[in-house]
Amino acid sequence: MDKLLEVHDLSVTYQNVTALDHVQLDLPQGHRIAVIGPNGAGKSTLMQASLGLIKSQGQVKLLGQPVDQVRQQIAYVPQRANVNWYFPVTVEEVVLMGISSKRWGFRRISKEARARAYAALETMQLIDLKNRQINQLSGGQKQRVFLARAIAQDAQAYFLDEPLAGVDQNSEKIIIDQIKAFQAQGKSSVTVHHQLETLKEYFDYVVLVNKKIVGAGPLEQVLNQDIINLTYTGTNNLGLEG
Ligand SMILES: Nc1ncnc2c1ncn2[C@@H]1O[C@H](COP(=O)(O)OP(=O)(O)OP(=O)(O)O)[C@@H](O)[C@H]1O
Repeated sequence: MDKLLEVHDLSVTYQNVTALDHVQLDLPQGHRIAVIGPNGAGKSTLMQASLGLIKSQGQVKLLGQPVDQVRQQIAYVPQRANVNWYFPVTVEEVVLMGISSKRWGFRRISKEARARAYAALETMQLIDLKNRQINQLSGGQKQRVFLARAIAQDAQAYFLDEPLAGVDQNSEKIIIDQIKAFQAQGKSSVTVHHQLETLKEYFDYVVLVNKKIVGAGPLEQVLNQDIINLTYTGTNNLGLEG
């Protein structure tokens, strides 16, 4: 099976904090993958290091290649909290910025790219808000703007860092429907997720992280209370450390 991600001996240290400790991970293509683990477990760090966005030790391949070779095929949506929402741009401009290449420049967007941006805004139910400044949006609307920008990129794989954090129910449904649509189109998604109760409904593959990979695989095979306890508390129901 073709691989989405191959991580070998990946470690990340911030000043004196070890966020990831010699991580090994292989992920297949074509799934709706959830990354779960307690606060500070290294989920965002794993995503960013896998995409070559932060300094790390170890080897990473995406879609069978070094990250720099496949950047065009990867879309990344960071945590909403890490975006400067006071930057004065409209919803439409944010989506267009995501797909304007240096060749076109921001003011010369091809017709085809503009059509893709509009289609993505329609899909995210944002077309009526396209001229609104992004700082005037709700949390769920902001998240959908960044997902629209990722959709317009027409990538092969989507990496989403906590897209459901603090969003309203309507936005949550729109975002999950899109994650399912990516899979129906033969694309892959990796989502940092915090709600254990919706895991089975939303995802079909899971990665459990706590500085190392505690478990990874098809959700039905891997997920049980023991492995959840081991990930979140460091012990299973026998009180043994894993
Ligand atoms: N830029 C940074 N500088 C210093 N320490 C950092 C930095 N980014 C993350 N850390 C630390 O690294 C560890 C892992 O952080 P990370 O954000 O990857 O975890 P997470 O699982 O995504 O957490 P959360 O669920 O709270 O978002 C934490 O201890 C965090 O405090």
